[in-house]
Amino acid sequence: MLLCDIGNTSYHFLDGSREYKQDVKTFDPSSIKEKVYFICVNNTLHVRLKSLSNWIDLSEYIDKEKYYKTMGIDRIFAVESVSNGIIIDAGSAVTVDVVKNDEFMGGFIYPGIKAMQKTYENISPALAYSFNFECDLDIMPKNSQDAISYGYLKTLYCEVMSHQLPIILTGGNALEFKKIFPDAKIDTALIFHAMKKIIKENEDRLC
Ligand SMILES: Nc1ncnc2c1ncn2[C@@H]1O[C@H](COP(=O)(O)OP(=O)(O)O)[C@@H](O)[C@H]1O
Ligand SMILES: CC(C)(COP(=O)(O)O)[C@@H](O)C(=O)NCCC(=O)O
Ligand SMILES: [K+]
Repeated sequence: MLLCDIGNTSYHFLDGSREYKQDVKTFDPSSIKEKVYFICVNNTLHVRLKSLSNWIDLSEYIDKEKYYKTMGIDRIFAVESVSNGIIIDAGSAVTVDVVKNDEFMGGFIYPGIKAMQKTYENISPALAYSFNFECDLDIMPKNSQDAISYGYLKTLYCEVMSHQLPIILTGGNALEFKKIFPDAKIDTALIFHAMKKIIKENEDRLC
């Protein structure tokens, strides 16, 4: 079975147990001939996929009553995959969602690594650094790279830790964030758990 989670950077495929990614800018979805179950946050792509009959949109099968109208479908499926914890999906944006005893408590959206590094660089070339994920967030920075790294990471770190919940990390930048959340569990296939659940619950209508 072929599943796909389409974000603003990647087509994230799960083919059986094999995970792989394609760039949204270059990949041609019509090159896939087999049935593929997907969710998509990218509206332009979403319109295009409607014309491909083998691309089946799972967002139509989720009970959206528990979520707000404009909530990203990737966040909804991540929340549906977790009973208790705080989910950090580190992709084009970093989304953070809190689930307690199967109830969605709310969440927030933070700039992704690439977007935020570009923001600093656009302010001044003096801020053109990649973030240092090894920087000690308990010490006030005394160099430019750590000054922007701390500026970006400390707020997110404090907010996430304040919930005192198990941390589940997913998304293309999960490994970087694992450095500041060492106790977090990484599950790059998190969203696919809910996709499989939805397919099973609707197999009479889907297969
Ligand atoms: N194979 C990969 N393809 C694309 N981005 C990757 C890959 N591996 C890691 N990354 C990092 O992950 C980020 C994209 O995360 P991802 O979760 O794929 O994005 P989204 O869900 O927003 O489409 C990129 O900005 C890049 O830094
Ligand atoms: C915040 C997102 C862009 C994250 O998507 P991604 O990083 O996977 O590209 C996506 O969840 C989205 O389009 N959300 C809509 C706004 C909201 O969730 O409130
Ligand atoms: K994502």
